[in-house]
Amino acid sequence: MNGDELLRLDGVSVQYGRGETSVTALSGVDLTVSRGELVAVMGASGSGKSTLLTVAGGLRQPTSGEVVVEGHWLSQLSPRQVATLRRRSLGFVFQDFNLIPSLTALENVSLPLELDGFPSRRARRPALDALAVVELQGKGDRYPADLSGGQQQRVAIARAVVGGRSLILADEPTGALDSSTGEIVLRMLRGRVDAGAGGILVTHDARHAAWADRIVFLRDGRIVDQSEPAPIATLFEGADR
Ligand SMILES: Nc1ncnc2c1ncn2[C@@H]1O[C@H](COP(=O)(O)OP(=O)(O)OP(=O)(O)O)[C@@H](O)[C@H]1O
Repeated sequence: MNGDELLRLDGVSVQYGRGETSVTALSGVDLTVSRGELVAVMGASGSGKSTLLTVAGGLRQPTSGEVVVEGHWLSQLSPRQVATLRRRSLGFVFQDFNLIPSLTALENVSLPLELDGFPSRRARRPALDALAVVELQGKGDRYPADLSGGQQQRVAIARAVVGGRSLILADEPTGALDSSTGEIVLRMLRGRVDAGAGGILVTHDARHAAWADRIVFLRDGRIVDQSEPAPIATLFEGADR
């Protein structure tokens, strides 16, 4: 493993169910994500994108193959150790933000640290720092309902990276946002990756994938192509025609 590698999938296959009704959602997927790298995953509905994220995040064990997160082989850890690694190393960002409505923005961002045993007064400083990074300083006492969709997603990004967690797994993070708000959220995600995190960005939108260093295309659970994105300017020129 190289020292900058955050995630490696080696020959990962996932099958749902057994027998005649079983579905092969992923088949022999190899993928690495290093520090400073954002990898976009594209593919038609049902091609296995969400399954790839759940396996990468240790939420589901592959049927075969290995998942290695920051040098830890998940197959060799107990469920409890996987849960600890997930809390300390991984952050998830979902299409529908998944913030807890009864907690303020600051409390939402603090939560992963508190779940990891930090007393709330010690979680406060890193949570404030994480909110500042997504340019939401001063909004920590707002509840999700008092924030715009884009602001809520920025809170979710702060929650994903709070306390130095380094691998961001984002499933259609711009799916519920208008395009200019979506671009702001992606700029923030890109900024976190440039600051030393790594990330997977599942998206249907080629313009959003252009924020990534690499685009991986899934079809029927297999990686069928990898490319570098076209420069963002080219995509916008195309859209104007
Ligand atoms: N819990 C499950 N049980 C059975 N089959 C499943 C389950 N989850 C997903 N699948 C199947 O696995 C395949 C891959 O699904 P997955 O949700 O990973 O694709 P996706 O590319 O994320 O799709 P979408 O873009 O619609 O979210 C599909 O055929 C889907 O029907």
